[in-house]
Amino acid sequence: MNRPAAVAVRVLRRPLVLLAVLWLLLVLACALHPELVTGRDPVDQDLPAALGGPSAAHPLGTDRLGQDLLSRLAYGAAGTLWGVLVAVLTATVVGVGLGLLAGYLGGVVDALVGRLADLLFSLPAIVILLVVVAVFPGDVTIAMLTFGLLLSSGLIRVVRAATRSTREELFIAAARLAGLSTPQILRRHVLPRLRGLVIVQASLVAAIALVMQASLAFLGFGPPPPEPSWGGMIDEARMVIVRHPWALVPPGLAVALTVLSFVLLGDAARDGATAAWATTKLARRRRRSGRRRTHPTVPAPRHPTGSAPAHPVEPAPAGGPGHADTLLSVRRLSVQLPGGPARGARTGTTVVSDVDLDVGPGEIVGLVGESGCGKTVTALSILGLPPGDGQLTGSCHFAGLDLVRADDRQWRTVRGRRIGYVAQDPMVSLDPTLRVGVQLAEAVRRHTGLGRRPARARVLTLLRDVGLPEPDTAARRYPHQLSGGMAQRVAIAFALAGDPELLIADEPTTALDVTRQAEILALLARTSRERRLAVLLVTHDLGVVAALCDRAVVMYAGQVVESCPVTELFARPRHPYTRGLLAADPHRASRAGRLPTITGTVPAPGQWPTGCRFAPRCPLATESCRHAPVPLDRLGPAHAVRCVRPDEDRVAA
Ligand SMILES: Nc1ncnc2c1ncn2[C@@H]1O[C@H](COP(=O)(O)OP(=O)(O)OP(=O)(O)O)[C@@H](O)[C@H]1O
Repeated sequence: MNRPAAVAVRVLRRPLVLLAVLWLLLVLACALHPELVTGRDPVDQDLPAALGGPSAAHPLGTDRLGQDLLSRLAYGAAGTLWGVLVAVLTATVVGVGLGLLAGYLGGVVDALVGRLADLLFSLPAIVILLVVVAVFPGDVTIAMLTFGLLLSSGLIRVVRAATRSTREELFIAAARLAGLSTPQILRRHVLPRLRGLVIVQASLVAAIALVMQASLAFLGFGPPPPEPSWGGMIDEARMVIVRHPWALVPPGLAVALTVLSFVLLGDAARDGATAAWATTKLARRRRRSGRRRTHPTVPAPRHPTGSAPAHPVEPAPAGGPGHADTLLSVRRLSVQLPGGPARGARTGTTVVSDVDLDVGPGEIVGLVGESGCGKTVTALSILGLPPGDGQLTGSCHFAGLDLVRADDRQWRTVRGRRIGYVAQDPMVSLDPTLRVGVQLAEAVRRHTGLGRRPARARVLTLLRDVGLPEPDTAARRYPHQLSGGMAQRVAIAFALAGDPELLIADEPTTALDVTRQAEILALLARTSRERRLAVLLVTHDLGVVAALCDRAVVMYAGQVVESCPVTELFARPRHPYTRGLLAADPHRASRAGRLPTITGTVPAPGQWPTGCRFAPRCPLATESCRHAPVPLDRLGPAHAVRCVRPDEDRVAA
């Protein structure tokens, strides 16, 4: 059985939902073919039988004109359902459309849509509707269109809020990084996430619209008699409520059961829609255990003494600040995020300042530092997507194009196509609602222009290339059905879909267990070697740097403090912070004794000292270090350090 069918069967196993579905099917059958339910004409009058109870001739009794209540109910269903459909469609199209745009685009669009929603919400619906039915008497379509519009304000708000939070999800960032346009992201990635929410809201709109429609008919604004309508029947029953209370039961029950069925079905459909991709308990457990940070057991450092090359491939290019053979050249890159360190402050906060770094073709460069030093912000800023709509200054030349000044059209040719991105947690960077193969094929087709069939073949090749032995099976899975290691391989395949020249990988092994870490690192090294792929690898792990990288760029408090070939980093680190990091590296520590640590913590952005930012934690700091900012000085063609005393060898312990 295929997945939607299996979900439908599971949902229909609930007795109440099954009853609701049967009832709604009956109402629908009445609306489409009332003659199948009753042989009587709804306007035929049988005066001798007026105000009669249920009988063989009239199973649900008659009204004061002797009209058969069953046939009036059956023939009234069409108008009732039509009104509900108009209201639901109007509210859903307007609510979802505007809510999506406001939530995704933000800014002026959000403000305008927000005001419109407030306006619609503040209008007294019943008064507006009475005016509309007075101007267009008996026109259910216009009345329900108006009502749907008024009800859309609620949908606008919930869809906007859900879109805003979905927009912050990493898989949306990944989709933008992969070069998808806004309509594609909304259609493929955001809308499916809102399915459950929209279904529930639409079912509520249906229930409210039905009640409102009946109320209008009850007030005499429904279809003119003798045309049958459920609300009109309730009005008729009201007139004879004392003499013949039974007349109220059939239409009242029909309205109540239909409202209840809409709500029950809405809930069930929501569960069904989300069940297709919702995280299973197993996947949740896997993810939780995967997130637990493990100590690195990456291949042991290849050259802690500086004797062997770091990258197990061809020799690295000359490397170093400003070398000619660069693919990516970042100069004085600063990132300012909106808001200040103090709550409500109007000024921005600089979280990364004056970063210089280079990556050559085929080179693997490690961006290292403690948590909060600015590694991720730097990586995302290179991709033009700093967190929180940050502002960039400086330059970032990639194969001749300054990415800081690139426009949307230029970004579409770069993101995903020439620069791939692998996020920290692959589970959250893959869209949970789509099968892996579908997501990959979409990326392949977009970047390469291949047709459906060749794109599918390429997907299987990519999955095989990243070490998945059964690519067919992997392609059919949803992200939550993958193990952590498989998901990271898929994420790497995703990043390679456009055959990029540069891969930016942000702690790609953090969420994995130790065995998988080593496998993924080996995969990155092999991929870089085979494709001559440049890699900027964000990591806090010097073991990974030693095993994989050609050069290292050490960051501290938003700045680069040292940049050099990995051999030099391990043989003769020049910045006290680098020395502190190396001394605190568990791979290099001797078994006996305590592991040295760097005392203190990284200062938060906005609290950086005026002079050397590391001075408060540095054992070598003197008064002169604290007076003025320290520049990044060249010590050699490939070595730069931000320290006034680079030749002293004590560690920051
Ligand atoms: N969206 C944001 N809004 C405000 N501040 C942010 C935001 N994202 C990052 N920062 C701040 O920017 C600084 C650098 O963060 P970043 O994530 O780049 O550090 P990191 O070195 O990558 O650390 P980690 O290894 O923990 O990811 C931190 O002080 C962080 O609090």
